[in-house]
Amino acid sequence: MTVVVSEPVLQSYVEEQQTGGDLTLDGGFVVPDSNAFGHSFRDYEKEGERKAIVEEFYRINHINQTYEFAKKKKEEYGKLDNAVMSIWDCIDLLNEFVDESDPDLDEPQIEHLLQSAEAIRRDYPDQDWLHLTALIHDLGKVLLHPSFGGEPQWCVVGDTFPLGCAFDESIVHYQYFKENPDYDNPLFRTRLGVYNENCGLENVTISWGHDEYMYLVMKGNGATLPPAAFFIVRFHSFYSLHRAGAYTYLMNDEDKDMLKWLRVFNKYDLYSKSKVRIDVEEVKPYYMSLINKYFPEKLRW
Ligand SMILES: O[C@H]1[C@H](O)[C@@H](O)[C@H](O)[C@@H](O)[C@H]1O
Ligand SMILES: [Fe+2]
Ligand SMILES: [Fe+2]
Repeated sequence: MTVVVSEPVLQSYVEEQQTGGDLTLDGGFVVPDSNAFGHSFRDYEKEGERKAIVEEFYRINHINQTYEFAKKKKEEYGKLDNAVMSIWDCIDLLNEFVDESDPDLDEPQIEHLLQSAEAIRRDYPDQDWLHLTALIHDLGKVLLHPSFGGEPQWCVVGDTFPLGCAFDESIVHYQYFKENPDYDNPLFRTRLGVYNENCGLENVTISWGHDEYMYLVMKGNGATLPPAAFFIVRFHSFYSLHRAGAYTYLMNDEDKDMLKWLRVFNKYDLYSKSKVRIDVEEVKPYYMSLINKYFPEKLRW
């Protein structure tokens, strides 16, 4: 299937926002000081009700995510032969899941999708593709659902990282990689591992989870969103890159361009997490119009 890309959307926005050559990344959103539990966001060391759950999640995740495993899963799920359903059917399926890797949110996923989409919509009213990207960015978590074999949380959620090269110390709970079979593999334990300098993220095997899966769903079903939307969905959990600045030597020029959009998006993905409820029925017609614009009615999953 061909992916139709609408470059002009991105281009015109970039031009508008350019001030002296730099992208204005601040859409006006005020970043809150603390999360719903009164802690700083992404504080993995802070004692609290979520700490043990999250840490255990990353222990299992870091031990089991190997280069071979990620490649195998990508091939398996890339066939998109698990279900045929609409985007909204998938949103409904996510209603029952709470993400064990998340120190900032213990609400069902539908709340997070709507919160992030509504927050970005307020600040970027004319970029409808960004609103839709926020709404769908975590739909890959549907892998947790029994109709997809009920995959365990460790291979669906959490931050992602490259495999086939050395694990970077900026990755959350890095210490647990020591038990990963790839950790001591001489082929994988160097800075570049199996990759070449600036080979492009496209060519890097990232730990398997909801990002890569949803990217495959978008691509395989011919979503007409701009390239930045594909990049955001695919790498939004790659915090060691977009937050800590690690692994930049794997990026090519196109990746560097796209990273600006990922950073815009990340602010809304992370800091919109709260206990504020959005009225689904009120906003659904708007999001349905975007889904109809950029996706086929039924998708293969
Ligand atoms: O715990 C969260 C959650 O799983 C998100 O969906 C993912 O994108 C983040 O990277 C992760 O930190
Ligand atoms: Fe996510
Ligand atoms: Fe998210």
